[in-house]
Amino acid sequence: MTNTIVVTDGLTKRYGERLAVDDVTLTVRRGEVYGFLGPNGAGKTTTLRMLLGLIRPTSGTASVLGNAPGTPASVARTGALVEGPGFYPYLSGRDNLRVMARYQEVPDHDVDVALERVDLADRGGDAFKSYSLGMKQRLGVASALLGDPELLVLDEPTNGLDPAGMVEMRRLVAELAEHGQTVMLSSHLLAEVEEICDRVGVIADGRLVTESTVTELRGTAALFVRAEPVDRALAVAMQVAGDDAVRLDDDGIRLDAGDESAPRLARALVEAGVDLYEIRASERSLEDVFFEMTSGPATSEEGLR
Ligand SMILES: Nc1ncnc2c1ncn2[C@@H]1O[C@H](COP(=O)(O)OP(=O)(O)OP(=O)(O)O)[C@@H](O)[C@H]1O
Repeated sequence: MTNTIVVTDGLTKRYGERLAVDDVTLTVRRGEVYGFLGPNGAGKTTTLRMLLGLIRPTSGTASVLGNAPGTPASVARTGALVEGPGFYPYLSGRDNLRVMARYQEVPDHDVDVALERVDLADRGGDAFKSYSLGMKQRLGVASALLGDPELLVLDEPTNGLDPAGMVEMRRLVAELAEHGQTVMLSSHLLAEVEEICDRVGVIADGRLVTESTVTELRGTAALFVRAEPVDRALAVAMQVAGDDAVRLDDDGIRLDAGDESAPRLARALVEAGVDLYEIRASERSLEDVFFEMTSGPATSEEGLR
């Protein structure tokens, strides 16, 4: 059994002049929750649609569960929530799923299992139009679960949800992974990806900027210094760590340097007549990392734009 569920090689999609996806090579491994992270318009949905066989790449290749996207062998083992499935508003959640189950030649029993898994068993008899956005989104995941696929592809599953709906969806994704399903989800929310994903592919302007674990993404440790006068402290820090490794933050100075540099830096600051109030190891925030990588503003609350 292969451990690689999705592999792309130089996947590219061009719409006229616009390169929506540019030479993306990524790997999703069995059993992981893979976060496909990037600002709006970065090319996430286009990539996912190519993986599902909904659109053809301009060039490059993709393999999903060992098969070409869109072939019966890959479609039957993949569940997807991309651009919200069309549900009938006056049918119940359960009946909507039954319609889909028949179309997919999946037994009705799977409908109840899927409703149970997304915690909608109690409300399965209610009309779809009476559902909250969170419930609608969970029904979408239930529809993706029909046939118990090995891979779930979820495009921005928490988009538009209120905080409680987001929490439920994140919990659901974690449960899917515990159940053994591989999940590939897209998101523009740093905090979300950090919380639920094992590995992350970061995409900006159609290009995969990096692919790694969240921990690796954070990269090397940093030092935080609070000292006065700050301009003299900054100059000393640059002498110790190099100009490019030092940044002035709102509340102090940040250096890309491990804590082994702390004693040397402290000595240099004191010898330069600087008053040192604080020196400590500080993790680089994901926001910093993404800012550097995508050169766009990012916050964990509002996500990348
Ligand atoms: N059918 C299309 N025709 C022309 N351009 C398109 C088409 N689909 C997407 N694009 C363009 O390709 C780029 C990538 O879009 P895509 O939807 O993949 O981004 P995304 O990362 O999913 O962003 P969002 O979260 O906003 O959907 C955008 O510039 C978009 O305008």
